[in-house]
Amino acid sequence: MRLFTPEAMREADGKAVALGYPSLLLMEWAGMKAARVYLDLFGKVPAVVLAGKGNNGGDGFVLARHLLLEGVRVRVFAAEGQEGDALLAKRALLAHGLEVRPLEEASFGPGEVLVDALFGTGLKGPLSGFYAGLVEGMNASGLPILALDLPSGLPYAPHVRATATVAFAALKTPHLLLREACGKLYLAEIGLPKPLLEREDLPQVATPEALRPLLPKRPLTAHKGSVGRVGVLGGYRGEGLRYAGAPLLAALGAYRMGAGLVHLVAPEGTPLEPLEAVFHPVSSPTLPPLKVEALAVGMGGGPWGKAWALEALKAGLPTVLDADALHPEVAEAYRKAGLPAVLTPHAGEAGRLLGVSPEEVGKDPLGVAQALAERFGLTVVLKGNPTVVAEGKRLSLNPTGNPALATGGTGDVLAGAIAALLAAGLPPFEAARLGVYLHGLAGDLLAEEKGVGLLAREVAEALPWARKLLAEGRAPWPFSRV
Ligand SMILES: NC(=O)C1=CN([C@@H]2O[C@H](COP(=O)(O)OP(=O)(O)OC[C@H]3O[C@@H](n4cnc5c(N)ncnc54)[C@H](OP(=O)(O)O)[C@@H]3O)[C@@H](O)[C@H]2O)[C@@H](O)CC1
Ligand SMILES: Nc1ncnc2c1ncn2[C@@H]1O[C@H](COP(=O)(O)OP(=O)(O)O)[C@@H](O)[C@H]1O
Ligand SMILES: [K+]
Repeated sequence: MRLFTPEAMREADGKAVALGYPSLLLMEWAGMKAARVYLDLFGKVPAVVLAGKGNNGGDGFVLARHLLLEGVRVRVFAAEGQEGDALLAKRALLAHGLEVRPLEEASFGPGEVLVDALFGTGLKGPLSGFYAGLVEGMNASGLPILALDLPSGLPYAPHVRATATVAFAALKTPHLLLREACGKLYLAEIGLPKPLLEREDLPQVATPEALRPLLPKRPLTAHKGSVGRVGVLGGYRGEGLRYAGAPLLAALGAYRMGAGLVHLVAPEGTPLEPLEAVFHPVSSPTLPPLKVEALAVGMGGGPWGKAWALEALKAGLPTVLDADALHPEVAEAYRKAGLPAVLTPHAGEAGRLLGVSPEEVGKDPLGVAQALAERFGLTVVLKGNPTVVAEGKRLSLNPTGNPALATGGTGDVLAGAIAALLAAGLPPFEAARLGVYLHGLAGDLLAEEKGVGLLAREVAEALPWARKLLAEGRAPWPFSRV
């Protein structure tokens, strides 16, 4: 599945029309599907539809007509000046005898639901004046808001903070990058011819359907030496063992993702955990001979981080570089060596690699992930919400994961999990996408059961559960399709 920009969406729309597909049909389906979502969420609670003068407003008129037909009390306030399909949709609504009042007279109160049909993909620049005030009033009302296509005002401020959003035809960039404003996300199929949605040049959204075939097979004759062995190199023996747990969590992540054997190379004195690992205590960051197919390096490495990574380079194996191994010199050395490496920075580490602030990274995660991938010629996992995976020109956004994962050590678990998939033979981009997806899904399954307060080790322990659901075709979609 591809992630559309508003421009790409308009192009698809235009191509459908050029093929002879009536655009009014798209609008009719959009409004009708949104009305269905409204009825599912709010039943017969009275609706106040706020419609702009463009096609987003047109969708609002269609929704109003369908709600009316279902016996819902509807009040409609609309901007002046509709043309084309939006005007036809307004006339169809008026034919049902409903009054459409000027937007300036908009009023709403307790016991009503707001439908935001003000602006969609046609918004140019931030809202100001009357519209900024209207959007702020809608948010301040505390009433539930159903946004059509996009919460109005996105990607700028102010914008509507929706209870739920129905995206039409495809997900657009703000749906994933500014997800908080969207509330519960629905994706409505509106009849756009399928080939128009297949755009290889756009970023991918990682879906269960696309990831399931990547799951490494486990034949009956499998043994612990045949399904992928991982070496974990991390920790630091300086002023005590401050992050001694980090490499242990990576080892746990690797085992829980299905590694056959995990070798743990860590400073002397590191606790012997998990019991299942093969231990190699060292007095300095060195690489003992290991029979493994992939490495995870840098977790808890502190000042040893760089040395760990440069030692690991000697093995010539697919490698996950995490945490304290993430330095420009290290990434450059891996690029030169032509090794398949996966960098797993969070915003702070990505900023360090590129020489920009974490705030800059947060403003453009897609651009930063791509810039890192191009600069170092490696695979990049830029962690956050959403996590972005980049390699060359390829970009993939991960839809799983939630704020309950914002707790120490979950990134270490992820590094080990990706290394296990590399060791099982997946190429770096695929290992990264699948690892990130399952790690996020594990967090989602746990958050649904327990809420906030997860431990990183529990996320590791939920990886087999996530993997099983995906393998059986039962992984839930992170948003509903209508
Ligand atoms: N994709 C699809 O397949 C389908 C898409 N559909 C729907 O169409 C929607 C896109 O419709 P759209 O192109 O008419 O634009 P829309 O979002 O209604 O807004 C345009 C209006 O906003 C105005 N305006 C702009 N910026 C402004 C600002 N800062 N402050 C104030 N005003 C501003 C602008 O005014 P202008 O600049 O032209 O004077 C214009 O009047 C899309 O999101 C989806 O809901 C469906 O119907 C089915 C098929
Ligand atoms: N708000 C959030 N939404 C989704 N995922 C999150 C969120 N916060 C953190 N995560 C995930 O949790 C992990 C945290 O990694 P990281 O910051 O490296 O932690 P640590 O260094 O403690 O292991 C990443 O996989 C990240 O994507
Ligand atoms: K809208």
